[in-house]
Amino acid sequence: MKNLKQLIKTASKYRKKYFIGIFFLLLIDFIQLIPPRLLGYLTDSMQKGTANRELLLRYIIYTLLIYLVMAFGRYIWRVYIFGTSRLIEYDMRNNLFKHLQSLSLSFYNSNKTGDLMALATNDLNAVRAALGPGIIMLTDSIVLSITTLIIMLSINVKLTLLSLIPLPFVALISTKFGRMIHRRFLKVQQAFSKLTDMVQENFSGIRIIKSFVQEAKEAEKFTRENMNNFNTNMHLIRIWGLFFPLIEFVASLSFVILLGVGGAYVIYNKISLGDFITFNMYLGSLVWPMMAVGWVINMLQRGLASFERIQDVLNQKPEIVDRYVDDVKSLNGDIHIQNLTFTYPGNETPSLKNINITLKKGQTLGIIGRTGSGKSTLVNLLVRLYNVKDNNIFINGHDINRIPLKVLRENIGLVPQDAFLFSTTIAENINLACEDFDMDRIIESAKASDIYDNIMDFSNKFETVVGERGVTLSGGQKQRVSISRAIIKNPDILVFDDCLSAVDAKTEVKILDNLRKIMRDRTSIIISHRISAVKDADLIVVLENGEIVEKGTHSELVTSGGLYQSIYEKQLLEEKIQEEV
Ligand SMILES: Nc1ncnc2c1ncn2[C@@H]1O[C@H](COP(=O)(O)OP(=O)(O)OP(=O)(O)O)[C@@H](O)[C@H]1O
Repeated sequence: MKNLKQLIKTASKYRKKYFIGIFFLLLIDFIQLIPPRLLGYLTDSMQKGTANRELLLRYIIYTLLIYLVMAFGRYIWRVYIFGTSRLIEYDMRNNLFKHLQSLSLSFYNSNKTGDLMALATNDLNAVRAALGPGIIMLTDSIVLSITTLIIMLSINVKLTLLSLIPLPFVALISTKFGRMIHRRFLKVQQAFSKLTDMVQENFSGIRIIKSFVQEAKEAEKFTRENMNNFNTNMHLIRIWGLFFPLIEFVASLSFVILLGVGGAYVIYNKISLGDFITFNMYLGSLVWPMMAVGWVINMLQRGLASFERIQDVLNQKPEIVDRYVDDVKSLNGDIHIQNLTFTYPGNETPSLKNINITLKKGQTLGIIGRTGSGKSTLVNLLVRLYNVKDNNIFINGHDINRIPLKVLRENIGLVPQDAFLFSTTIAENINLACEDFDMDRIIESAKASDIYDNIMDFSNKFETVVGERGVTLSGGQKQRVSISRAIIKNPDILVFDDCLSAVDAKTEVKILDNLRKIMRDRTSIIISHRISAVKDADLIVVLENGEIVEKGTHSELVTSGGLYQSIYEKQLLEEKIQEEV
């Protein structure tokens, strides 16, 4: 009920447009009652012998004019009602997208992308159908059936009641079949989306498929899914195929009754021939509203259910918001983490335990640790991708929960582990977070992250489009573009989350050396699996199972006999072996 009210509220924003549309719809409904009456009168005049050429011509002109007005009116209500439902769909889609953008990462972790896409496609379509064709059918079937019935009753009550006997069955069949058709239609949609998902995954994983010689197996899997798609379509076609002939048959029983009873009435002069013809035409126009009853009920139910699903998402509050903020404009760069323990929402064991780190502005922190030890988690918390408790992380003396989210994220340049590039030009990818487009700055940051020469080798240079329709960048190139994107923002704090894993150790060190000029006045955090990347840091922490197990400088840790030393010795050995090879 609450959702129905909300749906009406959403639609009422455009009530003027709806009003115009429904006004014309009603007007046409009334006007379309005239031609059968005219034909009846004409038939009677012909039978009585009072019809002449002028009368015929007058009736032809009237009929023509009526159909012309009807065509115009139908155009108007189509534009206004269908157009308004599209406008509401447009508004809702914008709101939904904006809202989804505001929701936190944990929401995306617990909702599948496919489900969210379905909200923006299938569910929104169902709401639009309810607010467009649904409203039309509802108005049409109520008004048309009442007015037609009144006129038919005014001609002959008994004939009306007798010939209407089969029509409730039309409404019943259309309601029952409507539900069945909808269920089968959903299955068709599911089968088709399974098929497209499979093709999409297959295309993006084509390298794996080829290298593991899986083409034949994939084709076989595809044939199975394709067959499933065909079968579900056939299932639907069969019921569709049955639906219309059945409705037509049941509706035709009304005409049979009319033919028998009405025909007899004409023979015994209870009604005129003209009335008989008029009656016939009205009966024809009653079949459609009866059929529409079932559809309309289904359409409105579906629309409301979809609207509820959309509202559920719209009612979700972003978890990470500015609750109480200090007046902070920039971050300067001191970082103090104290007694930080963090558990991901839904997890039982903490991913970080009792972390304590202090960094002064301009210092560099190196974080080393095995996979899954909590390195990314730590830096993700610095930009509040997840909520941390108060008094755990301070930047510049402010609890990060008191720093405006925008200031926090704008002033920390985080280069994530997976370098994601958008399907646009390299320049726009680098410039992502900047308001204006300054080519000199883009070039400067590309040079600093050692990607400039690679970009100049592409024929379109910085205008090269990356992604599906453009050039495929290597893993290492993508990572360096991603670094450029972070440093162009001139952030107070730079965080490199194992973002050079795709280049070899030497190149990683070379790129980090290049970046040192930029890092000089900034606080930096470097996460890496390689000791060579962090050895010059002012402070190195070693994480193991979410805990800091060692802390110090390279020279202190390398002789401490702990995990750091063993990783260092292993990597030294690997380097030696590589050099000898
Ligand atoms: N979004 C998440 N939801 C729940 N648990 C998570 C999430 N992300 C990471 N974890 C868990 O937290 C722990 C630490 O993961 P994290 O990604 O921080 O490790 P890492 O040291 O960065 O690993 P790697 O070197 O492989 O990137 C792991 O046990 C992981 O399964």
